[in-house]
Amino acid sequence: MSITVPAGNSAPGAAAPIEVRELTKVYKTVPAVTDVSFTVPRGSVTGFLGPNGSGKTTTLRMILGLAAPTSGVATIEGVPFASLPHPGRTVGAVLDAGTLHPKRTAIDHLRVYAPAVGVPDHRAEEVLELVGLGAARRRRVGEFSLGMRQRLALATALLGDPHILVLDEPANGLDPEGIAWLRHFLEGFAASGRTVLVSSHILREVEQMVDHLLILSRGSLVYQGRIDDLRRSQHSRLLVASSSPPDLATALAAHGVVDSRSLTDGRLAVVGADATIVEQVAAEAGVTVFGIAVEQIDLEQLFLSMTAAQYVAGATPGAPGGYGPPVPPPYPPGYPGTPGYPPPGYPPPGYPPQHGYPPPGYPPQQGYPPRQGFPPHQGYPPPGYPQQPPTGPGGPR
Ligand SMILES: Nc1ncnc2c1ncn2[C@@H]1O[C@H](COP(=O)(O)OP(=O)(O)OP(=O)(O)O)[C@@H](O)[C@H]1O
Repeated sequence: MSITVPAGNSAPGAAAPIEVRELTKVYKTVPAVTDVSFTVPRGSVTGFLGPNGSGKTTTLRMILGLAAPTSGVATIEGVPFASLPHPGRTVGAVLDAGTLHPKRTAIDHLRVYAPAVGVPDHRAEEVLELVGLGAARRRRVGEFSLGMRQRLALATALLGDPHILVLDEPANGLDPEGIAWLRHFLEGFAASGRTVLVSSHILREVEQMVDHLLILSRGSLVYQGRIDDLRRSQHSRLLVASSSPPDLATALAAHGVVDSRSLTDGRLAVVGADATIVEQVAAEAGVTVFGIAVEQIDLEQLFLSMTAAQYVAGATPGAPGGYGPPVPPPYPPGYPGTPGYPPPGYPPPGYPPQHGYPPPGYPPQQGYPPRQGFPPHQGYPPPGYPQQPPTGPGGPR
């Protein structure tokens, strides 16, 4: 089902609705957006995805002429926002639904904006109906739920009957019914040949409403394309129980299968090889395979994997083992000096060498664990540490 949105201003020319070329924004020393280029296809609902702080809002602000790029260019219909002859009739934007005046009624709010956009007062009534707020037209905005505020902000963006909508986190705080309503609305909007760019930090929130995706991680674009193509690229991974996950990982790497790492349950997660290859490589390496399970990953996992670099040293909350940068495991209980340490599969292959782990000479214990570079959030130091004796030069004192 889609909501019928009256056809608005017709889109001119062949220029892309939104185009961004080598866009970079640095706030003093903070790089917010780095060399980002993309095109939003006409008639699409394009999702602009990325974790908090990945640079979505900064990019949208540059597109809308609210922030100056450090370098690069953003255009709407082929020209920078500031050069649009009728900006309000070309692009409607919602950047922050929280800035509505609480004492104003919904209709008054829209009537304040109507002259600025250059539309008559009765347009305010029309857009309220369009977003399903007709019955609440005389209510004060301060009494509105978050969902109602989001709708009113959308109504404001629609005043000029634009053919491009730019929405920053419009699904934020919406209940499932509100999200479904927004999806139907945007489907109807795009079905009339118009274009939507909608940001979110939660893929599931917008997965059903977008046909194209732009994915940002740490200010850089990591995916641009159709969501269907991303779905098709989904692959499975193998969870391999074996007598020696590290040896198997090393042997697999020697065969070009580089994406493998140990899970906390001792199994090795392998991407990019089928079970026959794994068994063959294991046999050649003298590793006994106890069992192989196939695990399908979904779009959400893929998204987490692509954006894992957003988080420090790959410590991605909720990211599945085997995808994205290796997630450092906590130190094993009882370390150091525990018989049988390190346990099988520890440390995992690919454990970030940038942390200085394992240190030169490991094993044995000389110089291990390193004195610095192990943030406490990785479960280090373990309980009772550092009351234990030093472990050697470079170890904790
Ligand atoms: N005005 C500013 N001054 C300094 N740094 C800023 C400013 N605006 C954003 N940043 C920084 O730029 C980076 C990107 O922020 P931005 O708000 O664009 O990300 P986002 O993906 O929209 O995140 P969120 O979903 O949390 O809004 C962050 O590190 C942020 O702290």
